[in-house]
Amino acid sequence: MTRRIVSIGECMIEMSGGEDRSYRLGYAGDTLNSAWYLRALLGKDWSVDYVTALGEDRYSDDIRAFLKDNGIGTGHIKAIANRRPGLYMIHQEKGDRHFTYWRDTSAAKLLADDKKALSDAVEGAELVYFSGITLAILAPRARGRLLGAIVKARDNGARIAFDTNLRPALWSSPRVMAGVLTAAASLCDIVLPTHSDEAPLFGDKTVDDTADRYLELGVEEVVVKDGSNEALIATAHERVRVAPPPGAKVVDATGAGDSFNGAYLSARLNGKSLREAAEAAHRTAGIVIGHKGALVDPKLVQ
Ligand SMILES: O=C(O)C(=O)C[C@H](O)[C@H](O)COP(=O)(O)O
Repeated sequence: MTRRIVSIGECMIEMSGGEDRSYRLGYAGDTLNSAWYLRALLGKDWSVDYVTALGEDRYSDDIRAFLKDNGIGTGHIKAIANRRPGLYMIHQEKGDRHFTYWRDTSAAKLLADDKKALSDAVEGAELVYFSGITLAILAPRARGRLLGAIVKARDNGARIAFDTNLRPALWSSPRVMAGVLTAAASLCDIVLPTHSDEAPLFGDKTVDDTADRYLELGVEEVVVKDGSNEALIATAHERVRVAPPPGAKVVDATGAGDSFNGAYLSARLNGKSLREAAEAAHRTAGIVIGHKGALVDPKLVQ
């Protein structure tokens, strides 16, 4: 029987490159990026579905075709007339990637407007994945509907994985961001935060502080990413620290965290240990940052 993963969020048009003002068009978004690497790394006994909302324009059609061509399920993607996908541009500065967004009126903001459609979308999933960006783009009532569907999926046996993925620009205030993300994390089994993003908001001094904050909420497995430093994987019984392999060449760090998550979760679903999963995750992220844009050819990471 096919085992099912559902990832929920926003896929945007991505413009990467930008040298000489020429750009490469791609499609990406944190939850799609993780779904992409889950799809690349898991066998055919798994189905990976992406849940979002798109428009009826040529780029929305192309995104659907792109996902289908790459084995990602599109059956639960809502089509919304008169809305289009959001867009973001990547630029490099001080060794890191920065994003500029045009997404205020994107179709994906309406992805949680239909309660029944949401609960149908997550039905039978073994793993449901979403992020702080998924929550950030939704209106407060839609956020409530999404979290309601997540709780129901969990009650029905799904494991829930969540990357807090802080994007202050998408939230009305740091206080709201901190409150919503903490509440959402408390509903999850696996939380995958990034220490350097969390530290200024929550006052974490170390990766252990970040892990402890989520463990205290009742999260079973906390995967703290820390850029080129060791990642910390923490449970109530175990703490594992795993450094990335040396010598990675950074062309564009976009998608490092998302690909880490996808590879980590696929390894865990395949029964690997915390350490093995983190090693696989670093390996995948190390390949992704050697390329422009968030998504690399699946063959490169297999
Ligand atoms: O910012 C957003 O809303 C996006 O979804 C755009 C990007 O594709 C991911 O954010 C990349 O994520 P990193 O793995 O943190 O580099």
